[in-house]
Amino acid sequence: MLRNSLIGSLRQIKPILCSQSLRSLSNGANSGLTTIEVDDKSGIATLSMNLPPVNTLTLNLMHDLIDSINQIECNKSRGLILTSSNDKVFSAGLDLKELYKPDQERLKEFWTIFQDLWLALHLCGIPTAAAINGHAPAAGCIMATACEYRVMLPDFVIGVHATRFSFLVSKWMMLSYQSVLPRRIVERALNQGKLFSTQEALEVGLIDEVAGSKKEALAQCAAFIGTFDKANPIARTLTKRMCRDSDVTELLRDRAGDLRACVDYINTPLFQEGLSAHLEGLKEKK
Ligand SMILES: CCCCCCC/C=C/C(=O)SCCNC(=O)CCNC(=O)[C@H](O)C(C)(C)COP(=O)(O)OP(=O)(O)OC[C@H]1O[C@@H](n2cnc3c(N)ncnc32)[C@H](O)[C@@H]1OP(=O)(O)O
Repeated sequence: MLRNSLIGSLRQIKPILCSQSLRSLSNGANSGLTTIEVDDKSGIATLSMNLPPVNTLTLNLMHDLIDSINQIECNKSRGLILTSSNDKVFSAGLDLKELYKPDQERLKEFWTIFQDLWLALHLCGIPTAAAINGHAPAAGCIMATACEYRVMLPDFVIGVHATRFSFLVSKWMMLSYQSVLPRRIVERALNQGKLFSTQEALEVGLIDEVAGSKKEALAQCAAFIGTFDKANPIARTLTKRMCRDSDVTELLRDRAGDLRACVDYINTPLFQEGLSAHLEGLKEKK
């Protein structure tokens, strides 16, 4: 029963790509904002975000990420490592320009694809790890927490600072944070809008390891993926999805409601004013 419902849920978000032969993983259908490299020896795929300057999650980047995750999964790679081609920023989170004075139809599309991306990462059947080689604020952090393991380079920040610009997070996003950190830490950090330094993130358990370089981070992620070698892949996938079922169900049971609530909130003067000040702050820091 539970297994059927998990598989059913997955079908809703994975309608594509699995019929293709994909050992050489080209990004033909997408905008080329991601690259996939598969290590021939280990069979592990490294998925890099490549949208200068700071990998903001635009519609196109989110589309490409979902497409790439599907390709990697369908190609039966042994694992997926999410990282960035930028050596200072993993991802700056959602594209704030899409949220400021938005076109309503485009905003709906934007929020829906953000939900899709979270589901694709959260339900990815193969082992996933994030090599966080730069800053990872807000949705950058949420992508990392949707992975099963996180290795981060020193002197960067990670966290959800949404309250600083009046963002009210949905429950499914909070659950994502809470699947990695204790509830009391999540509550405090979310309310403070806290961005953790690499060292603080390690101390609270938001990340699993620190690495000295991107190369080391990728190797540490690969070593983590290797720890599943003795597990039967199908049993592992179903077990992972069972563990994540309640978080995912929170979103799947009322995606349309979440969309409505977020769109309504984004349109409020409270949010628009907070965002305007935040965007000004980004400009002024130059
Ligand atoms: C459990 C709850 C989960 C809640 C999730 C909530 C839903 C998610 C919401 C979001 O993700 S909203 C996005 C929030 N992100 C930010 O506020 C990050 C803002 N950016 C920065 O702090 C910095 O850019 C950086 C990431 C630390 C990098 O700093 P750096 O000095 O390297 O670059 P900058 O000069 O600041 O930026 C370059 C360029 O890019 C523009 N930009 C940066 N971030 C964004 C963004 N998120 N959206 C749109 N544009 C962004 C920045 O303004 C610069 O533009 P120009 O001035 O060069 O035109």
